[in-house]
Amino acid sequence: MGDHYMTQLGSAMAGIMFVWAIFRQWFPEELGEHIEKYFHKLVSYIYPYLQITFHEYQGDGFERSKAYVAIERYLSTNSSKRAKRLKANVVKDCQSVVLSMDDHEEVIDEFKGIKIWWASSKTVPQQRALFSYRDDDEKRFYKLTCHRKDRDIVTKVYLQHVLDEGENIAVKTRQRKLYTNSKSESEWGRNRRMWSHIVFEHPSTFDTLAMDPKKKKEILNDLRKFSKSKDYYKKVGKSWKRGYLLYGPPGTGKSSMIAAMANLLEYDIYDLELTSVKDNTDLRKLLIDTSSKSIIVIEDIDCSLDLTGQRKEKKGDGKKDEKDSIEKKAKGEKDKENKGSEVTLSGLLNFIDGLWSACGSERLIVFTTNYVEKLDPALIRRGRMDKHIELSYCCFESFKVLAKNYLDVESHELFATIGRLLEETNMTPADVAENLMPKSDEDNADSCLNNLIKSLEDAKEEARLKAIEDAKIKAEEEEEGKKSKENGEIVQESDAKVDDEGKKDDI
Ligand SMILES: Nc1ncnc2c1ncn2[C@@H]1O[C@H](COP(=O)(O)OP(=O)(O)OP(=O)(O)O)[C@@H](O)[C@H]1O
Ligand SMILES: [Mg+2]
Repeated sequence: MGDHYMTQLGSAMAGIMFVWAIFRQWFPEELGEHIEKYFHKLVSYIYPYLQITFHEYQGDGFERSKAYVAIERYLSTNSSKRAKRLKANVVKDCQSVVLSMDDHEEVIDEFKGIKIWWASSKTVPQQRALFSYRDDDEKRFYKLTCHRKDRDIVTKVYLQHVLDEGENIAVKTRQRKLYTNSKSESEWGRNRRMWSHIVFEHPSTFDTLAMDPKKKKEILNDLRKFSKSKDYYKKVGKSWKRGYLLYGPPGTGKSSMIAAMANLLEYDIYDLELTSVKDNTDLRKLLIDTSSKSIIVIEDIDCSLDLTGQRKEKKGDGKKDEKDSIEKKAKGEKDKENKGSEVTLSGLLNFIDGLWSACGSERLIVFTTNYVEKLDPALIRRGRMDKHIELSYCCFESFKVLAKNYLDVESHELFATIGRLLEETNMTPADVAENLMPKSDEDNADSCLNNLIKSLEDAKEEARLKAIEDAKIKAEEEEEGKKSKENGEIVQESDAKVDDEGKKDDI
């Protein structure tokens, strides 16, 4: 049976039903029922199809039906190539165009050898409602038609497949967001949200990230494995999250790497500013308010809070703490707010892997720091920060990535010199990148590479001078140290003498 015939037959049947509905009133009740019964039998004999409709708005809902939206997405990616007439919707906050089937357009989908017809259509109400919530009162719907014999597979498998696919497409095309918790005073209203956000558009990717290719590969594999390991985490009884600690000197690409991670996995980013979190309770609220498929970032964790200091104090003497807390209470509420954050180390540890951290799933927690040795070991033990990644000064391999990205050169006679200089000097990828960037229209690869060589030589000279200076200072300090030590010994000796004398006196 041709597809065309199928639809025509369908509308012919609908026509007959319509005529029947008008004439029915003139038949005696019983006869009417009889005729209807046989008519339905006849219909199912010559029209062996099943139809399912999906309306855009269900009942009184003001929200578009989820199924309708999913079907729309599914059909627009799977059928927009086949449909002849398309409708373009500009999605408001997305600034992108979504193509979908135009009204009364039909497409055929195939699933496991089964043919499924989809039609988009609308009903226009006879009378326009006086007060309409939507500007147009047309009711749109999708109609699915399939063969009766495929009923089970269509209703049980195919529809689920369509909904899942629609969901997947939504995840892929959604706009990712960058959230932050720092806010101005005026926003402390009643309905304030814990996080405010902007659209996340950072161009950094793992391709543009300059680092040792082996290390990069390892991190990429780690991330990909994580994003696919839902069942594994469930099996081993861990909540589905992973901690990364990125450390290294400023300008080595820690922030860039976080952006690259978000771009790779298509996650949202929550940039947590610890200093504007009031206390541990607020920290927990923030955590609960995050969605899955996200990266929670705490940058420069060593600077955010004096975490190590607080802990030592607690271990120290209890009396002092008690006194402190009484003083705090006396100062009153207002002062507390001005004082900034009262988040403690244990609050933060709980944030990372306490019971509450299990809400939501598929999350990365990333800390960055310039001084890894300053952090409390409890904070960065495996299980909390599962993977420690050191980003360090630019090596030759990193340089090659930068040269390719910034200048489009993959090899050059100056590369050898640069490689040697990079081994002798420490220069961050940020500085190398800056030197490689053309500063005027006349700049080309040669001049940029020469610029870099010059900077590297300068840096080397500077480092040499600094080393000499440092050595000098150290020598002086040692000298002084020796002197004071000698003095100390003398003092001690004289003390001893006094002591002896004292004893003599006693005797
Ligand atoms: N490894 C890298 N690959 C590519 N570009 C880099 C790399 N490291 C630094 N850059 C460049 O330098 C700039 C600064 O890097 P980034 O902000 O990632 O450094 P950071 O390690 O986060 O520094 P900080 O510790 O000060 O926060 C970036 O905009 C990027 O262009
Ligand atoms: Mg940074």
